[in-house]
Amino acid sequence: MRILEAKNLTKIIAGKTIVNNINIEINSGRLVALLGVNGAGKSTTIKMLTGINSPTSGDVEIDGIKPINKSFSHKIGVVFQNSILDADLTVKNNLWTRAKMYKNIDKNYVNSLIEELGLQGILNQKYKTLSGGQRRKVDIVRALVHKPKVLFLDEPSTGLDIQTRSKIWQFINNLKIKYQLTILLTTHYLEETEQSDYVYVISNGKILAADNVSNLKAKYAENTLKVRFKDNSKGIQFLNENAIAYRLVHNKYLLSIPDDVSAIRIISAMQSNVFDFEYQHGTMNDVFLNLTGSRLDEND
Ligand SMILES: Nc1ncnc2c1ncn2[C@@H]1O[C@H](COP(=O)(O)OP(=O)(O)OP(=O)(O)O)[C@@H](O)[C@H]1O
Repeated sequence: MRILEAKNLTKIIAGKTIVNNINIEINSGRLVALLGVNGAGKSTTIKMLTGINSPTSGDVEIDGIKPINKSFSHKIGVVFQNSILDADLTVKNNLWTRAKMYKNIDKNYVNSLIEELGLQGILNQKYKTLSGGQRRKVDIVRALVHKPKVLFLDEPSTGLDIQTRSKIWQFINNLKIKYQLTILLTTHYLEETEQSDYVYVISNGKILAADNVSNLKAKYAENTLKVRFKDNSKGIQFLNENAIAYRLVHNKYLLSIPDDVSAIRIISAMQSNVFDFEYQHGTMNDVFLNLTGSRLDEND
């Protein structure tokens, strides 16, 4: 079931087109990543999808409701890049102050979120005394107290160390599964997109591609087989006879291979002449490089 639909969203600020006619469609229960470098337009897109800023043109609907509708805010939870919690309040007070803003809060559900994210031990600690990872978890619980249908996370793991990042990611995945939550997050981390159900690649305010990770890799990244031959002339003869394209990189023959089965077939056929080989699947970095002309891992 379609839970989020954004049509022809454009944002122009001071004559500059920040987001350029993008379309986003998300089915219920999916974890979707908006992938792009800093300045690509991710935050601006999230602000339009959550009704914080209105688009210059285009439409947003979540669960059939538009941002101008009063009940729209009940449908969404948002975690911003910079937390909006009160630094001097305890975790408990921050969470329950937020919860009291809504009618019919399910206290058991809020308590189970607190438990699932392991916040029991820090409930009486002031928000400003928490570590980066703990803060992010509290931000996430705060965004979920009213049982929204869609959770928006703007760069949820930026600035966290790699272990904390992977823990936050684990919580996000658990939330998705346990509450059938739909999650849209922005990121410039490749490992996060690898775990998403669907990825929108954004650059200069435009969506350049949208698909699941395996389809993106199949379309925009090549699997490579690097081979060193015992006898180069024999090797080249084999490649030419079998119409296998190659290029020579640092004494290795680099072949572009459609899939694992073809790699095994080629290596088996050339066996006696293979000195050594290395097979590599295409990565999301290759996808990004192919689509945008720049590498994502250079952006950190
Ligand atoms: N209010 C504004 N006025 C002028 N320019 C803006 C405004 N908001 C955003 N921009 C510009 O629009 C571009 C996209 O910004 P945006 O914050 O959406 O990117 P982003 O992909 O979220 O990157 P980051 O993760 O660094 O925030 C940037 O070049 C930014 O400087």
